[in-house]
Amino acid sequence: MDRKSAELKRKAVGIVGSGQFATALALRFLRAGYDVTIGSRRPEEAKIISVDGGESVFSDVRVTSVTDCVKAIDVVIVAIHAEHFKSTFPPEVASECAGRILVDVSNRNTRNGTQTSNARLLSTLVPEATIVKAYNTLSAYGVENDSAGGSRRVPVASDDARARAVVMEMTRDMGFDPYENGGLGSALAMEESVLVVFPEWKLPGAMAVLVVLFWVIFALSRFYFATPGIMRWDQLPLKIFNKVFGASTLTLLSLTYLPSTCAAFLQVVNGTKHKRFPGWLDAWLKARKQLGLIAFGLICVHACISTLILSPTYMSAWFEKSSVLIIVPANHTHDVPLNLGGVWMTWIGELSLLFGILAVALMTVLAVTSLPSVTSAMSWAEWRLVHSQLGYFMLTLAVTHVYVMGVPKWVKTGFPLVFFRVKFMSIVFPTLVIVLRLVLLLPCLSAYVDRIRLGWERKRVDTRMGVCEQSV
Ligand SMILES: NC(=O)C1=CN([C@@H]2O[C@H](COP(=O)(O)OP(=O)(O)OC[C@H]3O[C@@H](n4cnc5c(N)ncnc54)[C@H](OP(=O)(O)O)[C@@H]3O)[C@@H](O)[C@H]2O)C=CC1
Ligand SMILES: [Cu+2]
Repeated sequence: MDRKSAELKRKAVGIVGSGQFATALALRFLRAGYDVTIGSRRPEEAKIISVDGGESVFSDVRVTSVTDCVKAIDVVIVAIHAEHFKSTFPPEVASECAGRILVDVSNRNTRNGTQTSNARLLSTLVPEATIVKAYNTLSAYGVENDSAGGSRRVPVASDDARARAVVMEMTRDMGFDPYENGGLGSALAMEESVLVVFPEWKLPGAMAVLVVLFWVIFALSRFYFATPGIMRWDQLPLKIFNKVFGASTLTLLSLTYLPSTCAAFLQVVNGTKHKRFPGWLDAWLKARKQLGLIAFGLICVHACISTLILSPTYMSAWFEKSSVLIIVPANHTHDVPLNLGGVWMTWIGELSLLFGILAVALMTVLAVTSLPSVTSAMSWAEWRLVHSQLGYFMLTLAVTHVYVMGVPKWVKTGFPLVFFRVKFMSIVFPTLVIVLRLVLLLPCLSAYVDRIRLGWERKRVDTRMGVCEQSV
């Protein structure tokens, strides 16, 4: 076979099934210049598509029986549900698949706890074919429309490296971004990956809900039980909940920065970085980005509400007291014009606001730099500088914002009543986190941590479980 005809053969693809996904893939391959052959149970009935995507006849696609399709084409995409594998590939059809590459695109409806992937099931039914798992992470809509949502990255798994390479090239031809995803053993994880949504948000989401719930309960009990009578229920939606948003932000920010400090202390205690962190710390470290982003969302709400209610009525402590003495002459019957003028903010209000605004500005920088496109444009040193040093600086600014407005009141309130104040309680945990970080910065300790991070070990660890690569 000369090179030209080999090339032409390579540009052919078969698709078993004529359903939604098969049609989308056929259209995409047609646009990429492939000869497409569809293998259907009832070729005469199959709805046909043309390369311009119109509702026209099957002019550009050849439709045959499944057997003819696998006989004629080297690479065949199996676009049917796994439940129909058995009826579609009986032994007489399976034997025709010898030496062919079959691409399994199927997904499952539920996580039924099975240990066998659809791809493995197909390989047992068609043992003489090479099975590749791919495209199951795409959607028919996304394949047809470039503007549709969803990642364009496509994992490709197979025990045969050559088959993997062939399918990766076809994927690139379609305009997607394929990547090697190992052997067919990865198929199970690929099938499960589409059944769970936002798995990395589960833990941080649960932590955020608990934190907000805690502050709601604390704020309500403080106003309802500890100092009954001072709260007006009318002010619940903005004034009281704004305290909840502020306090929750501080707690979540502390939870974002604490695990790296914990990890550093653990490395000091262990005297090595070559020991795996316990599972809970590992999960917590991985949740930092999401925790930080949730905190960013809450601080935006807090900033909006604060701007709206910024007035002497709501924030009396932030504004100068103004009093006007009105002397009304006896028998005075007409209106007395009063020019009360504006009320100036006190230095406490101005300074506290300044720290708050600076903290929000820095948090915005941190949130933007956590976007994958921005992160990939940064060096490791730059990322570390922003998310560690700048992050702690931002936490300090946020805490100072509360200290400045709170200290005068706390001094007046005194112990133990100050423990019932939302603002006071909201800075206890963040202050502790900052202090712990400062302890790590002590010259003796930071030099010790640096040595450990360079690979030094207090005593050699014999039973290495593996190296912890987490950035701390
Ligand atoms: N739709 C999507 O967005 C995505 C789908 N997938 C996977 O692609 C595969 C196909 O999905 P989809 O196209 O949506 O499904 P459809 O139901 O639209 O199409 C399935 C096709 O399977 C064929 N088939 C073979 N045997 C049977 C049978 N016994 N009963 C019914 N149909 C049969 C039919 O084609 P014919 O009549 O020509 O034989 C039918 O058109 C599935 O495994 C799915 O998990 C993966 C990613 C995304
Ligand atoms: Cu605030």
